[in-house]
Amino acid sequence: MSTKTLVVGADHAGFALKDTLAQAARDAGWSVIDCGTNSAASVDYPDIAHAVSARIEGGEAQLGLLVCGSGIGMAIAANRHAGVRCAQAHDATEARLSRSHNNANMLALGARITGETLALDALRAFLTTDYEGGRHDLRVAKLTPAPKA
Ligand SMILES: O=C(CO)[C@H](O)[C@H](O)[C@H](O)COP(=O)(O)O
Repeated sequence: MSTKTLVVGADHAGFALKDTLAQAARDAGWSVIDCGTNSAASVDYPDIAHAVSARIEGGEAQLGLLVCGSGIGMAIAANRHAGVRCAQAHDATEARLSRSHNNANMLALGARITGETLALDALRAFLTTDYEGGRHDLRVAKLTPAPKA
């Protein structure tokens, strides 16, 4: 099996959890591209979300992970990208369903909301769950940018 690549990114509120999750992904055999940030120095989460999303759209990585304080802003920013389906999740069930039903290619977590154990479970579910296709295909195909009014 070819090595699969996960691209990760976080703002200052999420970088510590991002680093923990990135190492768990490496331990599970994933190659990891880290778009930072890597310190508590304040940064703007959209910058990170756009950098991570560009690597998904560019085909450099199959899946992405974003971590900020709540996960909300990262998900909003990432979903501005046509090639990204970013799911904000709080546990393994949400992460698993985002892959199986929504074919999500990016996971957003909130370091100030979700503890490390739940975050690790969510990432592992995200990385190990395949998209089901079937009845979901038509729905996922409709997840395109809405036409301008
Ligand atoms: O997604 C966010 C905001 O929608 C994140 O929670 C950011 O990490 C948060 O806004 C950062 O807040 P701070 O007070 O500047 O640390």
